[in-house]
Order: sequence, then C-alpha cells, then structure tokens
Amino acid sequence: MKILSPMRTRIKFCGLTRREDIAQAVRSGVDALGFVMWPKSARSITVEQLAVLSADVPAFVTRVGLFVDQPIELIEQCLPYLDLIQFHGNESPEFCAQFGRPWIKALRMHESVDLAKAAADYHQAQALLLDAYRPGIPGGTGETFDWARIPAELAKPVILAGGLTVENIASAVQQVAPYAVDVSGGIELTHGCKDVDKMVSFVSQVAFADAR
Ligand SMILES: O=C(O)c1ccccc1N[C@@H]1O[C@H](COP(=O)(O)O)[C@@H](O)[C@H]1O
Repeated sequence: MKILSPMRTRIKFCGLTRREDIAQAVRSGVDALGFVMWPKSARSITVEQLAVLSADVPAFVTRVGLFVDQPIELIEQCLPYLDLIQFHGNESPEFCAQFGRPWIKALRMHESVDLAKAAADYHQAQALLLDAYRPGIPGGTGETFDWARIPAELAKPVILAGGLTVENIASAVQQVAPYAVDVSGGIELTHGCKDVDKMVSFVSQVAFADAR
C-alpha cells in the first residue's frame, strides 16, 4: 500500500540584499529567494549585485527576480542569474510569456479582482501570487488582506503573500492551505536586512501548520 504524505507548503523569502542573509535563509530551509529589481523599492538591488548574490544560492533553491512593469532589456539582462520571474505590476500575459523562463504573476487583491478570470488569462504562469492592495504601492506593504476571499479551488497554484509574519503564518497556512507563502517585511530587522530568528521561526511555523 502506498502512503502519500500531505504536501508541504513551499516558502519564498523576498527582498534579499545581503550575502549573510542568503546563507541564513538557505540554512533555514527556504525553497526560493526573491531579488527585488524594481528601483523604487527600499529592498532593490542592481544587476551587478544580483550577479554576486545569485552566485551564493545553491542548487534546488529557486532564484526569483521581482519586476514591476519594467523594460524588456532590463529583464533580459537579469535572466542569467534567475530561475523564475515574478511579475508584480500590470504586465499582460503576453509580456510575461516572452522570456522563455518560468514565471509567476502577482495580483493585488483589489475588491474588483476576478481570480477565476485571472487564472484563465495567466494560464501559462506557474502560480498566482496574491498580495494586499494599497493604492499607489505595487507590493511589499506589510499589509494583509481578507484570506476568506481566496476560493478553495482555483485553476492555478496560489502563493499567499502580504503582511505575513511569524505570528500569523500558521493561521494563514491552516486557513488558506496555499501551495506556497511569500514573505518580505515579516522577517526583517529593517528594509532589506533580514532577521535570523524571524527567518528560522517563520519556517518552523509553516512546518508546524503543515503537521496539524
Ligand atoms: O518587497 C518589495 O519592496 C516589493 C516592491 C514592489 C513589489 C513587490 C514587493 N514585494 C513583494 O510584496 C509581497 C508582500 O510583501 P510583504 O511580506 O508584505 O512585505 C511579497 O510578494 C514580496 O515579494
């Protein structure tokens, strides 16, 4: 008889800017690391920094580049250092699909968002990342949204984001049962600098929720 264990919730830490944080994040058991290439973010890095930081990421940890409505040329420059692209702006499905690289699409949970339609429109995405909506700010707000708005069935895997912390992540995983979770501000000391204890506790809380 085959016994299948329940699926583990994948974890992405976003907004890495320091080599020591990458080393600690990998040690904590994270699945993916995000690099913010949007220059208006307090966590943004240059292509040169991306080249250095991505070289520290070992095999089987996914290197994710985060872009917000940015030029094709910049994204192409970053491709050698990335495994996956996170589009966090108003990019069309055609725009996202042109790079020949796996990608995910972030959706900000404005009250008008139609998730079933978005899943159909962005059917080539590997997953949909759901983030809080705040006018004028594309993401990384540290704010949550009403998780009850996420349907139990969606045609694409869900990555839950927005205001996740060591304190709320276990409830989030239990309530939403997402494919993955993504956190930036909730594991930081200050913008761009991660906190070792928070990284370790965040991963433990996800494992705790998965085991229940
Ligand atoms: O982190 C940023 O600075 C950022 C900037 C622009 C778009 C997205 C950004 N981060 C992403 O936002 C969500 C939620 O972040 P937080 O945990 O609430 O701080 C997450 O997907 C980050 O990848």
